[in-house]
Amino acid sequence: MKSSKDLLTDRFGRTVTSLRISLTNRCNLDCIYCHSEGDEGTRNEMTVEMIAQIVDTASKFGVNKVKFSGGEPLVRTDFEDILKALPELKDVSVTTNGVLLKGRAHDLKEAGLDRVNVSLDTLDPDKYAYITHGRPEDLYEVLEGIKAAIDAGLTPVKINMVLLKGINENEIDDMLDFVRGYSGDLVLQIIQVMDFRDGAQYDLDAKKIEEDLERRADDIRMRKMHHRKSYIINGAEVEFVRPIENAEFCANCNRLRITADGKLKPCLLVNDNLIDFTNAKQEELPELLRASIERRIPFYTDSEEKRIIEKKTIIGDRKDGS
Ligand SMILES: Nc1nc2c(ncn2[C@@H]2O[C@H](COP(=O)(O)OP(=O)(O)OP(=O)(O)O)[C@@H](O)[C@H]2O)c(=O)[nH]1
Ligand code: SF4
Ligand code: SF4
Repeated sequence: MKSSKDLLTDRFGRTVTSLRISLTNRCNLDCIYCHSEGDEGTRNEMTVEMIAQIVDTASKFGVNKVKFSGGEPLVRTDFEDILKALPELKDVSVTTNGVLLKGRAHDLKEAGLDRVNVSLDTLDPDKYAYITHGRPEDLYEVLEGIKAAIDAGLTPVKINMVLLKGINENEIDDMLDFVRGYSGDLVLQIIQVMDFRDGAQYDLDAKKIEEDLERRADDIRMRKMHHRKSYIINGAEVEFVRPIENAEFCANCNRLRITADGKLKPCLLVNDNLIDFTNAKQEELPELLRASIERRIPFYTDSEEKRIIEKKTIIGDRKDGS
């Protein structure tokens, strides 16, 4: 058990146990709601060594989970090398659009990946093309990718469905059926759309939709991270990610972000408090991690007046990101 001085705890009592690492801002799709992990879209990308060093350092302070994201992380052909360079961790996962997953799933598992989240907002090829600006046929690649991930043991595979008014809000039951069809290997994750790119115009009453699911649930679980709830509905599991104006979500935020070009980023929605570690020596990394933890502030708090950071700091209207 680590003592408190060996943990990355911020002044709001939130201990960081997870790193969310963007590997690239490049992407092979162009989704209407892409939030680019709130990053400014540089083309610079960390090397395998830089990623391994920062994870290694963080792991000595109790970080035991890493989530890789993008852009689209699988456009990096050295992703397997990155995985192989990591220290021992409890959970290593990736969030991908799934288009390139089929041919990589087994190698990724062998390189040390534990599980995968795949973006899939709809089962309708034309709607898929509308949302992603990809080809309708890309949907079939994603479905094949999901099967390959299950086959490789990258389970549970989470299916990320961003709820979009007028597009897929009536598809929740179809998605639940889809998940049920893979008896326990899939979890549906419903995500409230955020105010990035065209996101605002597809916003809907996510709270009400979550309450409907709650009413239908046979069982309800709550995760430590963000206090997210998941609902078991007739054998299918559905987790709900509702970050907007949700103080409880931020009060239980235990992840630190790292941008593709090597900056520590305390919050998805804030961009003026980043710390660049690209030129740091390994022995300087603990201090930089601590400095970044000092800058962590819950974005949403209990009352509107108490909100510490104004919404105008949200970076919007950009492409590339997961
Ligand atoms: N505001 C905010 N949104 C988040 C945060 N973490 C995840 N999200 C949202 O949830 C979406 C899905 O997250 P994923 O990348 O699949 O990962 P996850 O579900 O958070 O992580 P696991 O459950 O561990 O797989 C993201 O694209 C964001 O929109 C967070 O810390 N803050
Ligand atoms: S918006 Fe809240 S939950 Fe998301 S990263 Fe910022 S503090 Fe964490
Ligand atoms: S990174 Fe952005 S454009 Fe690419 S798949 Fe994810 S949401 Fe879509």
